[in-house]
Amino acid sequence: MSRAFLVVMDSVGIGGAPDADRFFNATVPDTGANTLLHIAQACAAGQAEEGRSGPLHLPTLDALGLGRAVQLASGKAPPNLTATPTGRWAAATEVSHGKDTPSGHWELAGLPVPWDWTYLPDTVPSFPDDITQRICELAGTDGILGNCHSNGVRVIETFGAEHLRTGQPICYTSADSVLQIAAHEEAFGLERLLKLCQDLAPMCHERCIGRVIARPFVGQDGSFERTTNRRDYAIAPPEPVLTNWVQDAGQAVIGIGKIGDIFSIAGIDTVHKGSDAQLMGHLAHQIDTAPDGALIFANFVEFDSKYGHRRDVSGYARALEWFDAELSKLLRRLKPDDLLLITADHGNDPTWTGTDHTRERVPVLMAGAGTGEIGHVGFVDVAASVAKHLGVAARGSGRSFL
Ligand SMILES: O=P(O)(O)O[C@H]1O[C@H](CO)[C@@H](O)[C@H]1O
Ligand SMILES: [Mn+2]
Ligand SMILES: [Mn+2]
Repeated sequence: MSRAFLVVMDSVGIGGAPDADRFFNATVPDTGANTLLHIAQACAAGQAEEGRSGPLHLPTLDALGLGRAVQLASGKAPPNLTATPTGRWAAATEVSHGKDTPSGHWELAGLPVPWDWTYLPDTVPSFPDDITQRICELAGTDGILGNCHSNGVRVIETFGAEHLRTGQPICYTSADSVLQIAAHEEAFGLERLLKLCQDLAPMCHERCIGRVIARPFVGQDGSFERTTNRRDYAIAPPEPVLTNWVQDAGQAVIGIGKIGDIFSIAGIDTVHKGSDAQLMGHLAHQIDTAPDGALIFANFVEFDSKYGHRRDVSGYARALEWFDAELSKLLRRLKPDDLLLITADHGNDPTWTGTDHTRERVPVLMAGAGTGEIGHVGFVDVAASVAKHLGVAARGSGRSFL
């Protein structure tokens, strides 16, 4: 028996999606978006110098095949990622009609999303009246603030003071199929915000709005800050996925980060949460202690939430370099039969226009699976491969590349 560590670097895309022209940031198509390539190019050009400097330094990921995966996905060579890999790598293409986190994760777990998500219009108000009324009922307020498309930092800067004055929750959406509610952890109350989002979720899910997301924040006007107590209330996958396959076989399934939320806890025994730095500690602990046959499924969200959406190239490069250094320590702790598979769920090119995700292929980088290029695969093939490694029967259309 052996263990599988499936690690999603949220939004670390590698370009080349064949359907990128059908996805947009505002009115600009995602054609040519390439998160990793463009960060590497900005670093090489000396344009990503805040808190770091010089060419992008990712020796561990590159040794697993990252530079080659970018070339395979997009036909472009990323500067300074030129290693001859000792790991095994592929480039994965998504088919679901969404470039969001649940679509990417469900498909990686073997289930392409079988419906079209509902997106809320970029108008003010953005929400249908009955949803707004339901939020008011649940929150016990006369109204809501926002009711628009926004990014989450701007929305609390704009409405935070009014929120403190009126007690009304700040409600907003984005190009994703989400309804997000921001509220002050102390003034409004964290538990109250979580309950509001949880109780609102069924109404949204019925309409194929994928997630209601609680976005708690703290601080004063001018210095509001979001906390790590974010919670996503997502539609449950409509069919069993990798986590269920493994759990049904009697093997342990451990989630790290927002994996529990993304799968609405389906097939997951326990979840460990926190900042990405804390998640790295949880992952290291699982490498040391997880039982034979376990699936450890981790999501590192800060590439996306802190840097991709904020179009912060230096910050994204710093996060990648931090992750790479930590990864080198993890690799030394793996046991001989372990599989570590690193991938991503979509792109979020910080050099691109807008503030939304970008449609891209993603890397598949493996330690414990030999050496060499696999070629192009589908997201669903990741689930089939992890299942095969764990000796569990895969369902659905994926084919193992191991
Ligand atoms: O701008 P913030 O609040 O970070 O929102 C981002 O996070 C949401 C969920 O991942 C996305 O839909 C995007 O809008
Ligand atoms: Mn994501
Ligand atoms: Mn995101």
